[in-house]
Amino acid sequence: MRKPLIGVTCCRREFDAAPGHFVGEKYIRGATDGADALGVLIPALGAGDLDDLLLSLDGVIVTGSPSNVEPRLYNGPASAPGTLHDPHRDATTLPLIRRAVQLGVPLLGICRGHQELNVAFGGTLFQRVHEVPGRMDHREPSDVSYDEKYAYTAHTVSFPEGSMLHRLNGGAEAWVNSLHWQAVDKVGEGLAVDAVAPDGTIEALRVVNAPAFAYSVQWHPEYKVLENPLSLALFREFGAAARARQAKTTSRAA
Ligand SMILES: N[C@@H](CCC(=O)NCCCC(=O)O)C(=O)O
Repeated sequence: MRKPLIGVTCCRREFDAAPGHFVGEKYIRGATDGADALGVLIPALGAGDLDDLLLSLDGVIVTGSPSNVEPRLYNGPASAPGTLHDPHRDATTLPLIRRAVQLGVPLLGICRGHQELNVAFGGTLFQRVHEVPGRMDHREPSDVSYDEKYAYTAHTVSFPEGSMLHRLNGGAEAWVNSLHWQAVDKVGEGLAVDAVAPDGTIEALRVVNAPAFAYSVQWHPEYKVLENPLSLALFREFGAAARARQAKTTSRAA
């Protein structure tokens, strides 16, 4: 049997004034090394041919990105001037998430992808969680190297008893990195909270009645996925779901 095919969402950026589609290699490595699958890029071209795309895939990773989901998509107040948005990505990922879950294509959202899962299901976001009374600063440390930002374990997260993350972690608490300004505020319809930070920030979501794996995390398990046991266990579990999806669709086609 071939390896499962995992789509990895891209951001749209201008390269020399021409649009291009971009994703960090660590997310592709999450698919290849972490999930033991093949990784292919999903350009931010909008929702056209969504079903054809999803019928060709065995899993989807909705990646992190420095840009913010446009607040009009969750009836939030306008972003502060200078905030980076990516409307092409929003127009791609939000329908993609909803349809992937409906079709039972395994889905893993990471950082912006976690925030997008919440918005796709009608939830809202804090735009600057560090300015919300009682919340910690979840932004990355400044003036340090790229590796130091991602390797820095900023805070713990706790997992509910009986949850997948509790099982994969072998316990209720893990240390995670943290590189975000926004955070989940109101939880979307049909989503359950599967991890919280000590300040109550929602760090993992699950689609409750999803026919397949449908999770998101606010931290970055894709960073050096092979070196962190929980990150690897999460991607392995996602890969197993992608293999199960592939087996099901292959047997249906035969
Ligand atoms: N803009 C949002 C999302 C943060 C996020 O996804 N950061 C990832 C940055 C680049 C990467 O590692 O892919 C926020 O700040 O909350």
